[in-house]
Amino acid sequence: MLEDEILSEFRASEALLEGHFLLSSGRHSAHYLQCARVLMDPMRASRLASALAATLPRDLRQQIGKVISPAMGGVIIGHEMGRALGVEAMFVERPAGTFELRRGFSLKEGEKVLMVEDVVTTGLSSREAIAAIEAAGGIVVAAAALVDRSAGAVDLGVPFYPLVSLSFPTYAPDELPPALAATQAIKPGSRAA
Ligand SMILES: O=P(O)(O)OC[C@H]1O[C@H](OP(=O)(O)OP(=O)(O)O)[C@H](O)[C@@H]1O
Ligand SMILES: O=C(O)c1cc(=O)[nH]c(=O)[nH]1
Ligand SMILES: [Mg+2]
Repeated sequence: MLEDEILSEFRASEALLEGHFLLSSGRHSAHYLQCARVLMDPMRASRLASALAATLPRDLRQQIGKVISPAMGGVIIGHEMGRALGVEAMFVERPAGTFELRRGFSLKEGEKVLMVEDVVTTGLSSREAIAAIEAAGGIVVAAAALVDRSAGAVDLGVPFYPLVSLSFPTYAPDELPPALAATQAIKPGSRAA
């Protein structure tokens, strides 16, 4: 799938929002990609997952035993990636603040895992999810995401395959540009403040 085709899928789902957003990392942005809107059409979700799976090198695809994604945002794209790769998909969640496998999900010691996110901004959630998977006995062989908002700047400690890379500026709370400082931020994600 070409980058233009991918971006038109995002535009068609009205997922590119402008305003003042408080991101999961605590940083602020005038842009937000609402991946839940992109993924609300099951056929679109399936098309994008197939395109993302196709970006992985063949020898990597063959190693992957499980897909694991961080809830909430990663759940739908993780499930679709499981379908595209022909493996089971599970998720980690953070009811007590730290990601963990629950719901009867488990890994065999040394099982090879692809960690799948919807969007990566600072990489904090991805690194936390990778740590939880490793604590459960898995080996994270690579990470994949629909969108890398860092435009290639982020280091997840494993090879990272985003479907699309975008550069949307983010700001620390004490360095907001005047247009953002004048408005109240909304916090769309589910990480506790
Ligand atoms: O790379 P980062 O700086 O960590 O930001 C990206 C993360 O933020 C969002 O999740 P969020 O914590 O908002 O919760 P959600 O998945 O429940 O929406 C998104 O789904 C990623 O997990
Ligand atoms: O960094 C985030 O929290 C974030 C950014 C974004 O564009 N979309 C999203 O779902 N989360
Ligand atoms: Mg998330």
